[in-house]
Amino acid sequence: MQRNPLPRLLRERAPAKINLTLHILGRREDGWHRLESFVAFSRTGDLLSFVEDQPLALSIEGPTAPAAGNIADNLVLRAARHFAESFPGAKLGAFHLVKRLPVAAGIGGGSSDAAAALRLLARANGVSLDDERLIAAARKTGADVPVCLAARARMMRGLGEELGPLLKLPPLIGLIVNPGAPLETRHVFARMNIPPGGSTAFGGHPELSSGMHVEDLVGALGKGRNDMESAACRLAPIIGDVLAVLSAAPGCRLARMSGSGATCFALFKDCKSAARAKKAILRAHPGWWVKSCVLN
Ligand SMILES: C[C@@](CO)(OP(=O)(O)O)[C@H](O)COP(=O)(O)OP(=O)(O)OC[C@H]1O[C@@H](n2ccc(N)nc2=O)[C@H](O)[C@@H]1O
Ligand SMILES: Nc1ncnc2c1ncn2[C@@H]1O[C@H](COP(=O)(O)OP(=O)(O)O)[C@@H](O)[C@H]1O
Repeated sequence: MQRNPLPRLLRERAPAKINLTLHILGRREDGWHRLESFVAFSRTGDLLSFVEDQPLALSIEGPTAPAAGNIADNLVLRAARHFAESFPGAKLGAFHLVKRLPVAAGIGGGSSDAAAALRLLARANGVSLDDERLIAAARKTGADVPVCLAARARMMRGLGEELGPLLKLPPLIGLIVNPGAPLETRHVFARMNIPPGGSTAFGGHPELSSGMHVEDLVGALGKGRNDMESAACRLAPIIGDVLAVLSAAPGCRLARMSGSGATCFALFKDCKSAARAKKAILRAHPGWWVKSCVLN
């Protein structure tokens, strides 16, 4: 008699997303904001595992699990439901999430978890990551989910659905710092107060390409901005403190907020100065979440 093989256990990392630039171009009549952002990823992140061929389920553990809200509303399950709509009859399964990233932090933890769920479901069902139905499920789950599917540096435009080619970056050595002030994305957009149909008068995005020398890349990034920074600082003034501490650290070349905040990143000239800054920041601000990273 032929026996069913044991269900497989599959694992995916859900890395933190960093908006190295975030230009808000305007607001559509339906209220959504048009943007242009250069996005990269850090290895720091959550971990999602999956046992295939089980009823759809999710369990969560980890230091930031309580902040992630109701399990039924979790973006992992939302992504899985959109996958099931796109692929009727597909194998589902039981997910387990180890949640480490700060929540409502501008680093797309929930979006990255959702994208990791879609990658796991794609692997279990032999679906390609380029499949339009998978990309549609990502879009329906959230604006940042499509860019988190490949989780590699690239430009994103529109609401996040227009993705540029994957870019090969020189090593960008940095720190990411969250001061523990959660900020909901929609509140920060609302605070920007752009009328529906309105455009912003800010300047264009710097040109970025694969294979740029690190000095040129950091120089180009320095000409960019995060247009959500001032609205986020008004809601959570501690962001100004984080940016001041990072900018003053010896060896810091660029300090900026990621996404709608409150997490900020800094790029350093080398690993040594980043490590020194990490130590000093943790000593002065033991409650802050501080991680070393190499962005790609
Ligand atoms: C701002 C960004 C930049 O990468 O990141 P985060 O700060 O959230 O990490 C993203 O655009 C966020 O993407 P994501 O977090 O997936 O947003 P969603 O859940 O789809 O939308 C949350 C809410 O933000 C507003 N929203 C979002 C994206 C956008 N382009 N325009 C908007 O106005 C909408 O009010 C929406 O209801
Ligand atoms: N897996 C998840 N991880 C984090 N937050 C989640 C998750 N699923 C749903 N959420 C909800 O999504 C919202 C945004 O969380 P998150 O993705 O961490 O924000 P951000 O993109 O600003 O870093 C939170 O209010 C949280 O309750």
